Amino acid sequence: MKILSVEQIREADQYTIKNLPITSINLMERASEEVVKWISPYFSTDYDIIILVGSGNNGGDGLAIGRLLSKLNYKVRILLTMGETGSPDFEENLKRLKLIKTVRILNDFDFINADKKSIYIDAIFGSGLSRPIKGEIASWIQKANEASGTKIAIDIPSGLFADKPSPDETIFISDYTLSFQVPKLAFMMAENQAFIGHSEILDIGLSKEFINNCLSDYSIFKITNYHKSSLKVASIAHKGIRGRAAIIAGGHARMGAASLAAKAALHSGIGLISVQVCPPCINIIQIQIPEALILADENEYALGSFLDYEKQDALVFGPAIGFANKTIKLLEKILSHYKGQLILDADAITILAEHRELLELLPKGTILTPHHGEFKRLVGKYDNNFEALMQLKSFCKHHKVVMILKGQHTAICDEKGFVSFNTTGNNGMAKGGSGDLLCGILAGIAPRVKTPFETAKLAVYLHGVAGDQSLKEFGENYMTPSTMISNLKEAFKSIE
Ligand SMILES: NC(=O)C1=CN([C@@H]2O[C@H](COP(=O)(O)OP(=O)(O)OC[C@H]3O[C@@H](n4cnc5c(N)ncnc54)[C@H](OP(=O)(O)O)[C@@H]3O)[C@@H](O)[C@H]2O)[C@@H](O)CC1
Ligand SMILES: [K+]
Repeated sequence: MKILSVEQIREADQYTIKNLPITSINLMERASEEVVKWISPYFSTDYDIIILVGSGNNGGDGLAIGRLLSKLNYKVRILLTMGETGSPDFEENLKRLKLIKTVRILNDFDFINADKKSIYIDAIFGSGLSRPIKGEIASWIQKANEASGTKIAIDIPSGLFADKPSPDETIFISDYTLSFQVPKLAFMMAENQAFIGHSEILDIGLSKEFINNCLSDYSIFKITNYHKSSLKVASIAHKGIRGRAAIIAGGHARMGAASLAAKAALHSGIGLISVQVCPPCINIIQIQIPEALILADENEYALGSFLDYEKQDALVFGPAIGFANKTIKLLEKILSHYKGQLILDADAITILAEHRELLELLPKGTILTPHHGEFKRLVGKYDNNFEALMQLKSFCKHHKVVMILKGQHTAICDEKGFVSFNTTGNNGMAKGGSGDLLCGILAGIAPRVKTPFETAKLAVYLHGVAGDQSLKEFGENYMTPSTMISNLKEAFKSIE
């Protein structure tokens, strides 16, 4: 699903009105009907509805929503935060609303004494927000934020800019955001989640043709037939068809990362998994993962031997591998000579950040999987996720790599700067070992999916589905990366 800018949404609006048989006021009516269709099954008419309206088209939506809810017998009050003069569609809807005598139109509202079973609907500002909110409107929003009751924002919470960082000032805090047609970039930013709550995208019938033709660097990942079919293999499969991968991770007393990654690769369908191991740790891997082949390193404590990786379709390098000189040299050799799908995680990223000459050796299409801390080591500080996004795009374009920037909505960027956001997963996944699992899934599917960007998007998606299933089955506290490995079963089944 594409994410469009405010400018593109405005153009889609204009195109729709010009080319489809619908007027601007009827488009507003349709949007408001969709909102009411969403609200009415969830909330009975016992709820009091208080709608805060501005004077633009977001306010116009608020007025139409009020009229439609009152027709369904909800008790509706409208608070005009910016008076009675506004956009043409706002004024038309105010006229229509005034014909309904049961709706009270107010210029003031006592939030403190309001019924607790209230729903506050924020229709003050939508995509037309042009500056931080100040003065009386800000104080209405603050009072609504402090009031008890359910909060619903129309299109976007007032005070939040749709496609740029929002100032640390007044923003409506929603439980639900009901947004029109396409998600906004602001919805993908971790710092905005507390204001957005749960978001729903309502189809209001803007021209699909126009939206399909819009160019956007941003989208939300959805499984396609391509992903499903890429994981299928010929009916008489031998292990070579599913591919081979090797895990180069851990070291003496740090074999957990290698073990988790190898298990995840096995449960993601790899044909043959190998693990590079220091001699004292060979038994650990052999006992834990009987399916794994051992690539014996010559070194006792830190991995450092450059072995024959020619047959490996994918190599994971980095989790818990440490920073010994021989390990850094091994990474350098792998960057210079390995031709398959390289996946770099954790310590490998820190090594790259500290030995920047190695960045120039990164093979095209390498997949890097940093969390924000590791990413900052690579690109320097940033203050918000919009800045992180710009850094991400420029890093991937410059080095021609695919990066998975892990976070609440993990961002996956390709070599050209296209960013796909993932929406599966949950807080319970933020535990040590979760990243090792992702590396294993990447290695497990890379030989079949073939392109690094599609591999990265699909692996992150599956990792999140396994996490969501673990949350359901075990709860946020009990779930671990190991339970998530068992839940890969449901993740893969869900896309069969
Ligand atoms: N896209 C679609 O297809 C559809 C869109 N629809 C709806 O339209 C909404 C967009 O409407 P919109 O463009 O009228 O903008 P909106 O946010 O209502 O307000 C703009 C007004 O507020 C003012 N203003 C701004 N910031 C301010 C501030 N801090 N403090 C004070 N004033 C401020 C601003 O003034 P100005 O910046 O011009 O000085 C202007 O007067 C969209 O979110 C959706 O809900 C639906 O109806 C269906 C179809
Ligand atoms: K709003």
